[in-house]
Amino acid sequence: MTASQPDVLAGAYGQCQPFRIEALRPCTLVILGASGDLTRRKLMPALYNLFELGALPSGCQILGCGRTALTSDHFREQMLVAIRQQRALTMEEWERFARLLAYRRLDYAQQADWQDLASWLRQPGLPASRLFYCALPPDQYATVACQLGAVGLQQATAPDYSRLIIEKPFGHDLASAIALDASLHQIFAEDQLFRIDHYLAKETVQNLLMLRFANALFEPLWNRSYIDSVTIIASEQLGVGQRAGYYDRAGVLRDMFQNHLMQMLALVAMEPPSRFETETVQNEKAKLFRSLRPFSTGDPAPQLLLGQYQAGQIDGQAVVGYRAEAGVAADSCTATYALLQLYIDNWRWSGVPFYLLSGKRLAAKQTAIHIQFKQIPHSLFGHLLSAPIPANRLELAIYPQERIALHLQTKSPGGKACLAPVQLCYDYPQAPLQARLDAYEKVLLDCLQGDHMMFWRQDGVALSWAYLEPVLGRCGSQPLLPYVAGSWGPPEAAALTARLLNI
Ligand SMILES: NC(=O)C1=CN([C@@H]2O[C@H](COP(=O)(O)OP(=O)(O)OC[C@H]3O[C@@H](n4cnc5c(N)ncnc54)[C@H](OP(=O)(O)O)[C@@H]3O)[C@@H](O)[C@H]2O)C=CC1
Ligand SMILES: O=C1O[C@H](COP(=O)(O)O)[C@@H](O)[C@H](O)[C@H]1O
Repeated sequence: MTASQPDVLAGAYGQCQPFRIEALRPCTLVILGASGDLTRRKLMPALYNLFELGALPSGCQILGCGRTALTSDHFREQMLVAIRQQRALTMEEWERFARLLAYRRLDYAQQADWQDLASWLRQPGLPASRLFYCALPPDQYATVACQLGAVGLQQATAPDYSRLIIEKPFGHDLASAIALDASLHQIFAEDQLFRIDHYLAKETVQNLLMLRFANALFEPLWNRSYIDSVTIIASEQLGVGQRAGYYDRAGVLRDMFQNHLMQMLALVAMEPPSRFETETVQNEKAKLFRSLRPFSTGDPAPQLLLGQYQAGQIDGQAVVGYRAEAGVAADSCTATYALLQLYIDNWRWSGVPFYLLSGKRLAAKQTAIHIQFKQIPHSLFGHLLSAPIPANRLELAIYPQERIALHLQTKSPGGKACLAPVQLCYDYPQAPLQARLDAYEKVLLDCLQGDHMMFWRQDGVALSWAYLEPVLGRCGSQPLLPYVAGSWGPPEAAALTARLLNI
């Protein structure tokens, strides 16, 4: 471990919570679905990076499992290829890590396979703390929990632990989310469950609470008196790729709104928690979700635009329309774009519109939160200038840049009254100046530490579904607006989008 590495884990500068590797118990990480895309592209590179940083407790083992018949050697070879697609490493570096890896075939429906797995995990010398990572289609989560329970692997004797990590989607609607949770809770207690939302592990998203509550500057303005609107955008250039089977059932509302956009909304709009602790933060998020004005009610009633991409061009390359994607029905009515306006019925936000926008095959990949302040109440320069003065805006950019930019007006040098827009900007330092953990590295580290702060709690999942169900009910009954791939969405949304995003 080099001198700078502990800093990367705790934070590179400023006042940081110390990272204490010695406080972590050695554990056996069992990846279920280890032959799949998530393991290859995200988990294994993240685990390797953590290992290299010295953030995996010594004695950790990583066991890949799946129905695919692979030897451990074959699995290691595949993982080496996967890691090398993302970073360079020497054979010597690799061999130190490869010693931690093994693979076992596991048919999820076969109890005998689980008995064998349990015996393997209980062999002397292997850590008794276990993390089970479901890198699997979600319809397998309940089976996995049930089988783990049947062979007693959900239990551990303190200070050892047994934890289950699951990936979104958490259900397809409110009823299935509740049913899934009930199945998981038959075997696991809430504190053993980790529901991942990788947006919560993004730096700028995590920074929201620090920015809002570690500065005296913003909070007095963070309300209906000074804020005109809030826009949360997660646009993508990508289409559905290989995931048509999943996406055509999910659509943009389930894929992005139910989870990532709702979490960003909660962090922007929630009340200050009394302490930076899991329960207090989760309680405030739940309160916020409960304050959402039910869709289609109230005055003004929330608005929704839905769209689906047609053939077009992305970066000069022709791309097919959604209905021509492999695996998508030729008459699919799945929305690949949505722009939702919502209101929060509480003292702070009464009357302030929040806009949530996400879509595939849009003009650019952009993830950001825009806080649009109100116009100044009176302009003393009105009679001197030809145009109104643009209002202030705080931009929290997550992708492609990670930055915080405050848009202001200042006098530009020269003539008497000469106003010019400027930005006070904080750009996140880039490696190597400040090496940083990526989202999956942080997620895995939090699971090792048993820290639930940046995961979903079940009440939040249910409240988010409860809010969204009437919105989902609109799919099929309101027009699905076509948009050209590579544009900013349906023409019907163009004027509003331009205003919201300042484009
Ligand atoms: N891929 C990504 O970038 C992301 C994925 N996720 C979530 O992570 C989870 C895993 O995703 P991903 O790796 O892409 O999924 P994959 O489709 O690649 O499936 C993972 C593995 O699961 C096993 N599997 C597939 N179908 C079944 C089935 N019907 N029954 C039992 N096992 C099955 C297969 O392994 P085998 O045949 O060897 O058993 C497969 O290799 C999903 O919940 C997904 O929503 C979340 C965010 C990003
Ligand atoms: O969860 C998902 O997120 C990705 C976008 O994630 P990002 O980190 O690249 O912004 C999205 O492409 C995918 O459809 C969705 O399932």
